[in-house]
Amino acid sequence: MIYQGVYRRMPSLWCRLHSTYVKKMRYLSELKEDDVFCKQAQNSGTFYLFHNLSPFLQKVGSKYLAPQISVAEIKMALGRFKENEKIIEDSVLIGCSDECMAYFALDLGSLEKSAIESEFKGSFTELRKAFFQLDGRDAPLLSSAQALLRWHDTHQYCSKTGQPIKKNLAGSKRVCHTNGIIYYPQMSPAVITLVSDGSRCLLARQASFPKGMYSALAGFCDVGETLEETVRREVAEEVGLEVESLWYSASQHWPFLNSSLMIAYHARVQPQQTKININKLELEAASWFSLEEVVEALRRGAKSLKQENGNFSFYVPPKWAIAHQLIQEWVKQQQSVPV
Ligand SMILES: NC(=O)C1=CN([C@@H]2O[C@H](COP(=O)(O)OP(=O)(O)OC[C@H]3O[C@@H](n4cnc5c(N)ncnc54)[C@H](O)[C@@H]3O)[C@@H](O)[C@H]2O)C=CC1
Ligand SMILES: [Mg+2]
Repeated sequence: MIYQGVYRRMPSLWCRLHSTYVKKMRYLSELKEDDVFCKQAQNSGTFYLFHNLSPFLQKVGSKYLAPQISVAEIKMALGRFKENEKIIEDSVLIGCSDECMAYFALDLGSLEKSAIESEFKGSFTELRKAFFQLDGRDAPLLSSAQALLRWHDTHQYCSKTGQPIKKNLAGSKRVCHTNGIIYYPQMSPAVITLVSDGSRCLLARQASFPKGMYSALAGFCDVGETLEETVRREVAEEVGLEVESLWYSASQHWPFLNSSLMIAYHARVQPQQTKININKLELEAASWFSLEEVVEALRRGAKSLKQENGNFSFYVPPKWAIAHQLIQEWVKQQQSVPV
């Protein structure tokens, strides 16, 4: 790597030569490759704390904030709890500031939860509960931090030799020193598809969703499939429809239940082939919704109101979820179609 080490020898020259984004990406890449450099970064970096995978948060009004805690504060607290400072090396690198101050995530699950909560004045909150009230920058950061911490927690041994595998300092891989096998953190690719027949869109719910919430169709990729094949198969499996055309929208890391990469598509079915046939093993309900109904659901937010006919009105996933973005895009696209 041509830039290897230049950052450390001539930081000011290096910073003048590169945009902030390029500088940050190269800095992070170097930290992943070099344990000594990463150790230095740990000694001047800031930390997001977790306890058994629940992030440490402070509630401000209706919002949750994830405070960054300095290494000095963590060392002081560890001293008070009589815990070895070496635990800091279990942290994982999750990003850096524009000034190249590294961010790490550290799980303090071995310490007493309430003691850390009163030390740092906040609480460890289940990510699923807090996710949608998090600040715009914190949500993706905590989502990837939790996924990385979970992966390290569940991948402690080599699946070939059964020997313990060792994390590099940044946490970007684990290595079996008996046979040199390198393990990289995994995530499962999954597609999410908003199906339309040209004037309506199809939303569905699983029994496990909160009452009243409907979303786009989602499903994991099978080995060997292209993303387009997954979209077609999932739509056929879950609602018995054949996709005529599809186009890519965007992607998102999704931490629940395990780490997934959600790849989002819009799809069209033929207007004369819209009869839904639900796979009851996967879905509780699925229906076509008009533009007016979807616009009203977006406006209402996360509330399911009882209507005059006794049925409950539906709502859609909150704005951080890529399903929400697909639905917003569909609405915009419908509203721009001349009538
Ligand atoms: N970000 C968003 O807006 C949304 C995200 N999602 C996420 O999409 C993902 C996929 O949706 P589902 O309908 O549950 O998938 P799915 O339709 O493929 O069904 C889940 C089943 O697939 C099997 N499966 C195959 N490969 C798997 C893997 N790598 N990991 C786990 N299970 C696997 C399991 O039997 C599991 O019960 C879920 O993680 C869900 O949380 C779902 C809706 C909205
Ligand atoms: Mg599904």
